[in-house]
Amino acid sequence: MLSIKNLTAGYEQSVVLENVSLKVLKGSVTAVLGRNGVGKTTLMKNVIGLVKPIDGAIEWENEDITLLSPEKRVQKGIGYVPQGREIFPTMTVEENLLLGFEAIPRKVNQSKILEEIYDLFPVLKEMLHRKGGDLSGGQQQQLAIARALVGQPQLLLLDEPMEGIQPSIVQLIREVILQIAKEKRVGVLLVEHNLDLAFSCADYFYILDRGTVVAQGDVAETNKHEIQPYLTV
Ligand SMILES: Nc1ncnc2c1ncn2[C@@H]1O[C@H](COP(=O)(O)OP(=O)(O)OP(=O)(O)O)[C@@H](O)[C@H]1O
Repeated sequence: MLSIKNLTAGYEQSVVLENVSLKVLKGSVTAVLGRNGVGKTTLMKNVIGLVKPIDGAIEWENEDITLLSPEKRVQKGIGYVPQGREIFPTMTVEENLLLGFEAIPRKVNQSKILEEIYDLFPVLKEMLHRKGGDLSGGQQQQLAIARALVGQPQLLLLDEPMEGIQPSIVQLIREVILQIAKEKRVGVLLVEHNLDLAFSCADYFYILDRGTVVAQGDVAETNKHEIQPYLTV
């Protein structure tokens, strides 16, 4: 389980998150919602270690990881897909995927893992030798998620993975998220500003506003209309 405890975080002089507490259970999808600029990406960067907290703690599997480097966190089973699909554009699809294995300190059956990835994202198998930068936006997003999955994460951080993508690929990514959570028992922390999309795959949600958690609950027990005002600009 991921447990964020009373996290206060930000940049230089600006505090973006204040006293945020949040949990992500294995086998479930937890969505973080909020208007533009409320600090969703900052939260993700704190979990993966790209930004260090001002106060509070981040625990993963009962271990305090607050001060660990991003590399160490990845080795401990945390995968991160940043906003904007940061794949390597001049490397091929295959080379991008193989980089994902560097996250795993132990020896693994690479071809078995890759076959599983191709089952999830068949288009990547067809495009193995194409340069990442020559893929469409939706294909690049699939590659970014696939590369994180190659590292066999137990916790997957997805920052707006469905942003600016055509509906059929959105549907595919949604199904992959559900599959890895429900079948592989991975914990998924999903940043998503679209309430309908978030609720179509999440079990639990948190809404951030002005740096704090203003609402949270079980998706199955929540009326979307009641929380929409927190998200309307
Ligand atoms: N590297 C940085 N240095 C200084 N301020 C930053 C930095 N990155 C983000 N911020 C500021 O922190 C605040 C929160 O940004 P963040 O990207 O976490 O929000 P967000 O909720 O993910 O937004 P969006 O929905 O638009 O992606 C914003 O005011 C932003 O300008």
